Parts: sequence; C-alpha cells; structure tokens
Amino acid sequence: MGAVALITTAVVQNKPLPKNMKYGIVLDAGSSHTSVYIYEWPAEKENDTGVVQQIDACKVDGNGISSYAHDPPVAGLSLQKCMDKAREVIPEQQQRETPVYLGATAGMRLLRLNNATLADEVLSSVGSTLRSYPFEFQGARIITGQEEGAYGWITINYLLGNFLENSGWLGRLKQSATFGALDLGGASTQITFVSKKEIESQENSLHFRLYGKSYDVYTHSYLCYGKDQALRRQIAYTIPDANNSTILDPCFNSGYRRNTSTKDLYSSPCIAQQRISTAPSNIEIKGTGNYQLCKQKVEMIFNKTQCTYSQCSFNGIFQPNLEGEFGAFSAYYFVMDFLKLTNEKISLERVKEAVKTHCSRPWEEVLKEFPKIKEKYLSEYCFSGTYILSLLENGFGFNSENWKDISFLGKIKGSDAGWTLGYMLNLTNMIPAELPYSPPLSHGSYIGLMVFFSILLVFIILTCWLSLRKPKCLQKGII
Ligand SMILES: O=c1[nH]cnc2c1ncn2[C@@H]1O[C@H](COP(=O)(O)OP(=O)(O)O)[C@@H](O)[C@H]1O
Ligand SMILES: [Ca+2]
Repeated sequence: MGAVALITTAVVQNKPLPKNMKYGIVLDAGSSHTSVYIYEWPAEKENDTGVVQQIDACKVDGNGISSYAHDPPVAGLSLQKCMDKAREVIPEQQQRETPVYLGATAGMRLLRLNNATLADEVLSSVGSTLRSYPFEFQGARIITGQEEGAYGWITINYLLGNFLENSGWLGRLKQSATFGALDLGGASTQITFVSKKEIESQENSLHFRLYGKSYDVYTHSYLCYGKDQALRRQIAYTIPDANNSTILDPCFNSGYRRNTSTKDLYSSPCIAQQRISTAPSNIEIKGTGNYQLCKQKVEMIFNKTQCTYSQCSFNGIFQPNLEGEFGAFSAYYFVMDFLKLTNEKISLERVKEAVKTHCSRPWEEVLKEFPKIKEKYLSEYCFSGTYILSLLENGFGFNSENWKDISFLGKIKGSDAGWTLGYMLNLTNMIPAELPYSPPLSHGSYIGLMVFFSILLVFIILTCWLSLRKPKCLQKGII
C-alpha cells in the first residue's frame, strides 16, 4: 500500500505544469522594407538555449521607413496592418507584457546622414504608432552597424544550437564551433566571425560571454555596400554628360530598359563622391548582359590600395583571416535561392558559370519564365549575383577553397536568419553569461526512476517478509 501511494504521489506531484508562453515583437526597419517578427517561448525555460521560436512574420506594404522622409507621419501608419495582425496572433491576456522593439538599419543611417531632423521625425512617427497598441513599447531606434553584425551572429548560432554545444566541458575545448555571419542588406552589409587572431582595430572587436564560454568576435558593417546602394554606385560610375542620356549597362540583361532620374540616384550620401554637375536630369539604362564587364564595373567600388593594418578587406578596413564556417542570409539567400545556387556542393566556379549564364539571357526570356516575380528583383539578379561574387571573393577574400564553408540560409528551424532574434534575446536578458542550472534529470527520467525504485522497494519488502515468515513455517512443522 505504501509503495502504491509513493508511485501515485510521484506521478501526480511531478506532472509538468501547463506551458506558460511568453511573446516578443521585433520590427526590422530595413532600407528596402519593414518586417514584423513575433517570437514565442515557454516562460519557465527562458534561459535555456534554442527555446525561442518565430511564430509569425509580416511584411509591411511599401518601402522602408526612411522612404517616408518627405511625409514622416505616413511611416507610422504603414505599420498598422502588421501590428493589427500581431494583436490577433498574441493572446489578449499576454499582450500587456509583450515587449515591442523597433530597430532601424542602414536606410535610416543614411537618412540621418542626409537630414538628422527628418530621421528623428520618422522615428517618432513609428514610435507613436507602436505606443498606440496594447503591447509594452520598448523603443524605436537606429541600431549601429556593429550591433547589426553582432545580433545576426547571435541569432544564427542560437538557432543552430552552437552555444549549447560549446557550453559543456568538451565544447569549451573546441576552438571555433560557431558560424560566422554574412548579412547582405539593401544599404549595408555585415561580416561577423570568431577570430583567434588579434583584432587590430578596436571598433571591429566584440567580446561575449555566453552560457559559460567566452567569444572574441570580429565584426564590420559596410555602409553603402548593401546591394541597392552598390547598384546605384555602379550606375553612377557611367553617368554620361548632358549631351547623352543613355547608359549601356552590362549588369542588366540585354533588352532590359529602365529610366532613372539623376536627382533620385544622387540623393544618396553613398554617391557623394561620384556626382557630376553636367549629368542629364534623366537617364535611360539599356542592358547588355555581360558578366565579365559587369564584374569589372562592380569591382571599381572596392578600394584595395590603402591599408594601415597588417591586412585589410577593402577601403582600408582591418579584417583577420577568414575562420570556420559561415551562414549567409538576407539578400545573399534571396539571390542565391533564385539562381538555384544554395546547395553547398556547388563549387565557386560553377556558381560563376551560373551567374554568367543568367546575365547572358535576354530580358524577354527571363520575364517570360518568371512572370510572377517583382520586376525590380527580377531585373537585378544579374547585378546582384555578380555583386555577391565580387563582395565575397574580391571584398572579403573567399576563394575556391573556402567557398564550401558558406551556407546560404533562409530560415533555421522555422525562424528567419537575421539580426532581430539576437536583438530581442539580448534586450530581454535571455542569454545568460553562465550556464543556467538545470536539474540533472528530466521529468520523464525522474518519474521512471521513482517507479523503478518503488518497485524495487516492494520487491525487497516482499522478500524480507517471506524470509522472515520461514522460521514460523518451520515451527508449525509445515516443511
Ligand atoms: O525576394 C527577393 N529577391 C531579391 N532581393 C530581395 C528579395 N527580398 C528582399 N530583397 C532585398 O534584400 C535586401 C534587404 O535589405 P534591407 O531592407 O534589410 O536593408 P538594410 O539591411 O541594408 O537596411 C534589399 O536589397 C532587398 O531588395
Ligand atoms: Ca537588413
């Protein structure tokens, strides 16, 4: 009876509690568009790694918030549809304690360079929209390039489970068991990885202690080297003078035509050094679809001549030797996915061939094959593919050898690869410096052991009882 009571108590008392979920919202206000991400995690497992999951993502209609500089109040209004959706997704009783963060990236950094007052107005407009929702508004700000790189690195390694793998005694011995992060945006690009070598420039050096292990991380964010700004710079190199308003551009498929206003092209601070006063007000771009010529033009934006450190990537920026594996996400993934080049087994040479082939296809043929793809994206895949190859090879120093170390990542275990998750994990203190205490046994093993020992106890009691009865039996002369 005692043993049965023990088993029952063990099972009933230790039933896992019903899951109490928590939620968090992060808005990624990128240069090209804004996305709203909703995350969920069990409250009682807050400090475990790998428990936060993306449960919803909503793409805001229209362009990035920096494009509303001429009418800041509209920037806030543009977020309403996605925020209404967030209100539907998150249970009502949890909404008041759900934090909302907005982080703006390179588009807003550029707007701040052009006009800081307008940048503030846009931020206060999005802030007041977010405050009007029943969530816990935690601020709308422009994050630094360093933060963008660091949080992207944290996100992918958290989702890949690398921090937990490194936290045991065996993991602590391993040198570089994390993935480097390569993030390509529209206005900036970030490279972040663990380096064993000394990081010679302070501004590129980060130190983290996560789950009981220390990480020395190299990061750099290149403003104006996102693919949209790089395209502008590439076009600006060949702006003709006032007598001629046509550009023959090898980075667009042959037969493709696009009209651009010079005022719009020149509005970016990234073009500051390339402006010519005699430029016509409108230009017509005519594609010629030639990978080699496009590559030559693209490479003009990487200055490889000056370097005051022992080694540099380009533009005099220090970069230690590449180490370990890398996850490439955001536009790296969108472009390589379109070109069907995300398979790890494809060599650098084959990737080049594929981009070359795509560039040489007539625009009419491309358009016919992909009628549903947004024309802006479709027309730029030749340039984007060429730019990605140039940036990785000529800029960062990847080659045929270490190309296999790059994985192009869209989602990892259902969550988008990007800086937003890392940003939220950091701001909610969900990544502890030291390993959190976890009971040595899981709930299942605990119950199993309790049942086993209870049965063992019953068995021992029965055996003792039977052996104690023996002399009595003998006394009675039964045997
Ligand atoms: O489906 C797609 N195909 C190609 N490019 C895409 C697609 N979706 C987004 N992009 C590009 O990804 C980039 C995202 O950059 P983002 O808006 O995050 O800028 P930022 O990080 O520099 O602030 C932009 O260049 C955008 O055009
Ligand atoms: Ca981005």
